[in-house]
Amino acid sequence: MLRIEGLTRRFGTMTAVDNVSLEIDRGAFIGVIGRSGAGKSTLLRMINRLQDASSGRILCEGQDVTGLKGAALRDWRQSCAMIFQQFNLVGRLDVLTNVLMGRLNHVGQARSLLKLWSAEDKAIALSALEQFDIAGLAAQRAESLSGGQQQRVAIARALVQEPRIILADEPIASLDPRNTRIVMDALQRINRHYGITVVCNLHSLDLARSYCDRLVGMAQGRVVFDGAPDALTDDVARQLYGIESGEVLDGHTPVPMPAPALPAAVPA
Ligand SMILES: Nc1ncnc2c1ncn2[C@@H]1O[C@H](COP(=O)(O)OP(=O)(O)OP(=O)(O)O)[C@@H](O)[C@H]1O
Repeated sequence: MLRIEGLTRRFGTMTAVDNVSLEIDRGAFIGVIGRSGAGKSTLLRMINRLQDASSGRILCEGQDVTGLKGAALRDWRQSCAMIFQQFNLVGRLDVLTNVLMGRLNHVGQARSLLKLWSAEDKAIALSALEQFDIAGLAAQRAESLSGGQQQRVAIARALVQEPRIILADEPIASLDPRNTRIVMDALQRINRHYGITVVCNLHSLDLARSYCDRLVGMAQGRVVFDGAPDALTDDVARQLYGIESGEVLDGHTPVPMPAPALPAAVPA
């Protein structure tokens, strides 16, 4: 589905992502792991085109997305939704409107600025909130929610974009263990129920092993491991994390709960 070829990003003399090549299958749940500064965020931001590559290519089903501009670039960004550590909601707006922002590319800016959301768009947004058990918060200002609730709103917003890929950049970094599990379960549900490909940067190795079906380990901008979670031995993890490995290998992380059955999918 997604083919990354020799992707490199330099900042001055520093190479943040160094000649990365990956093939990402449709429906995969991939964890990108590695110590701080390994290049994980830069890789995700290049896929979404929030950052341009210095060299290399990203191909999605044959289309070169590296050079997209204008409407084609907007379409690409809609089809690969980003989820950020700090949620990136508009705090003074209510939850429902934040989720509706994910429909922007579907309804056009003029209508959205005038808040002329159709009943269908509202139903889609509410249905997405329901799936993450936060429909009751629809009228509340986003800034009044807890971190875990805000991240679920951000995931609902990503879902109503109807993306093919979700790129989650340390989505649980600022959450407590309970909310970590809830948010990771929400991503897992999106992956399993809708078949949306998830690429998720994670610092916690335990979480990555629990939720992902493939791990990509990065160090100094390069891919140094690419395989099934079982194949990542503690020895490899120690090489990957260096002095951080004690913290990463010994840290307690909650075990995921089985995902419950879901209601009907959000209409396309
Ligand atoms: N806009 C930028 N300008 C200059 N250097 C940057 C920029 N963005 C990232 N870097 C550098 O690129 C390297 C990789 O950063 P990146 O944020 O991709 O790593 P990361 O693995 O996501 O780390 P973390 O987990 O701490 O976010 C780091 O050395 C960082 O300082």
